[in-house]
Amino acid sequence: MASSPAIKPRSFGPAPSKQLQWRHQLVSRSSSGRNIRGLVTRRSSANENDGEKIAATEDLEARIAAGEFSQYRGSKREALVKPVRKLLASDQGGPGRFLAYALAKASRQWRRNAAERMPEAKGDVRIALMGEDPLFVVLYKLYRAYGRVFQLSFGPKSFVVISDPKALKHVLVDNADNYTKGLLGEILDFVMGDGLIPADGELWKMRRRTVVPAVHRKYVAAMTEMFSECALRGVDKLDASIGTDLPEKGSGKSTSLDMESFFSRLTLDVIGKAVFNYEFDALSKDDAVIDAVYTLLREAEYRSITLLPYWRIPGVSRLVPRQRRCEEALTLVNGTLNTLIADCKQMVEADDEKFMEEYLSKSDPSILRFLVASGDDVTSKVLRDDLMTLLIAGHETSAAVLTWTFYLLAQNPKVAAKMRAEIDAAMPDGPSALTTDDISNKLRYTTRVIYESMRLYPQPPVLLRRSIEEDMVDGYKVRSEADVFISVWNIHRSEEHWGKDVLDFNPDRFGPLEDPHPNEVNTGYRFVAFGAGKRKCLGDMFALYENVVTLSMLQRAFDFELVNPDEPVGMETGATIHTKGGLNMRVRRRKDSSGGNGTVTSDDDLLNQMKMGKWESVSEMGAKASEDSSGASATPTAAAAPAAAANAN
Ligand code: HEM
Repeated sequence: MASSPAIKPRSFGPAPSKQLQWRHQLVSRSSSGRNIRGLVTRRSSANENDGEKIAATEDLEARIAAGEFSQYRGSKREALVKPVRKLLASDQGGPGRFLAYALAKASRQWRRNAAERMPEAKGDVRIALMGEDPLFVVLYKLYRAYGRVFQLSFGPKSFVVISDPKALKHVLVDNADNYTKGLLGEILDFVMGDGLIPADGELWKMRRRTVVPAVHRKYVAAMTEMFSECALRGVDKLDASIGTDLPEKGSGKSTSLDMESFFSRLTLDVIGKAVFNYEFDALSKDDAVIDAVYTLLREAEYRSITLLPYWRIPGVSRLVPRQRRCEEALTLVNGTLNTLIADCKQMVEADDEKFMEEYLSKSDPSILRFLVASGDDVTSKVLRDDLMTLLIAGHETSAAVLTWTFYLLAQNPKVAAKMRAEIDAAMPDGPSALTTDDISNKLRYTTRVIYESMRLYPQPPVLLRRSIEEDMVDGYKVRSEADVFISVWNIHRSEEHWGKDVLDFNPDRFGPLEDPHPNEVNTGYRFVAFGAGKRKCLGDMFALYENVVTLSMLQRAFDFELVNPDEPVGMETGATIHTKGGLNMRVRRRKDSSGGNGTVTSDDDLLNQMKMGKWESVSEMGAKASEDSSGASATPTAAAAPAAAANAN
């Protein structure tokens, strides 16, 4: 039998840090240990004589507020010419008056030009970019110094970095026609070709019109059944890896494994079925096609962070082993897709089902079947490009969301307990199939957990665009063909937009549970986990339901805790945020199998009881919460973030 690679225990270095450590790490430390233009300041505490020094981020705030990091935004030329102009102006009735007038006019223009020049990040930027921190963390530090729109220059390259909801809306919605995917298209060209994510212009319009109808309401409902099946298979895998040799379930036996790798395989199984009805079965085995898919995913990420695109040099793919492997992987995956398309075409022709608007084949509800049955050109390369795009877009993103959600829950037992109570009530007899109605009605807090996780760890953390013509963004001039980084990470972690507790993991911040879930419009573009405007994610509901179902099933069956809770887990980036060495978690079967009514009493009571050793684990705590609250309101306490509610429109 094939080995089970996803659940092989492995050793892990880094493990997650506490929230405060994150705050400290993100705000106050540069990767290379060097200061980024004063981002790290050292201040002596009262007892400096004792050698105690603390990193004082408050000093930095004060220095930023004082404008220390902003470029001079007036016109230097104007300042130089001003005394001459004054002198000339005193020439009553003479030619000096005319010259003074001309200089005044020119000065106005220089002032205007200077005001439109955006702040520019200079100094140690290059060192910071080459350091250990992933790009989006460097951009966060620079944002704290240079503000919501700035230019990042190194060598001949320069980028505009946007970290502001209004500026984001301008680029993604109001003036979206002026922006292409730019760099992204260049990076992903080798694997996605003209697929929906990198495509632009008329081709994109045509493909979006073709593909969007495939992800209709009935399709998502049918997929939700499949999510349950895949998640149950995941539960079985974990259960088997824990072992059955102990007399009772929950008697303390556990397994430790890399949950990041587990989620990557589980979501590959899901997306294979959803997009082209293909059984990867990645949870149980490794095979050549799976390896090839991973080779391509890693190559896409590698290319997105490699500054010198050497693979564009003709002949390189034959000389560099990495590129040769990539070519071979591409040939294998494309061949597999071509076979799937051809098989699907045959089945559609043999099928006498009539195609209607919300067409759904019972035997094969995949997107491919929909597209072929709706008459899409099966010989076209764009169909294959789109399938590849959907495979990549829908796989890594969901895997990353699940990984970081489990990481955050492990650090926030109060939130985990509240969520557990709700999940237990929705599935009183243990993990069982969930429907879209269950998610909408019974798992609203769990859904908010996913949203809050996507706020803190947006996938991808940065969106890329390139301007076609010159534009004005937030009062600054953006030249034509400028590469623009829109940092969702910065917007989602901005104190200005989310309040002082911005780094806390608090699913209640989005307001009462019966309110609509957050989206770009009702948060004033502060929450843009699925993008915004015409290029917004078309798999948003699919992804949300997939994540809620998987999270609920696994949490219903097991307890998860970090193996090394005191070590930082570290982050790496490509298209999505990865941990540095995996998310190593210890997994135990839950002791309790009975459900509750989905409510909790006081978070603090439960936590105190846990601290006092009354409850051994989050699941016990959640079960207690359910018991205690029978008859109480079914809505967990909603301590909504005032900023969120106030800005909702
Ligand atoms: C939690 C999971 C997911 C997240 C966080 C996510 C996020 C995003 C974001 C932020 C964008 C906009 C990119 C931009 O503006 O540059 C996007 C686009 C896209 N997503 Fe998703 N996505 C997820 C899952 C999925 C799934 C499951 C599918 C397919 C089944 C999918 C298909 C796409 C496609 C095709 C686009 C390009 C749309 C276009 O340009 O017209 N995504 N996604």
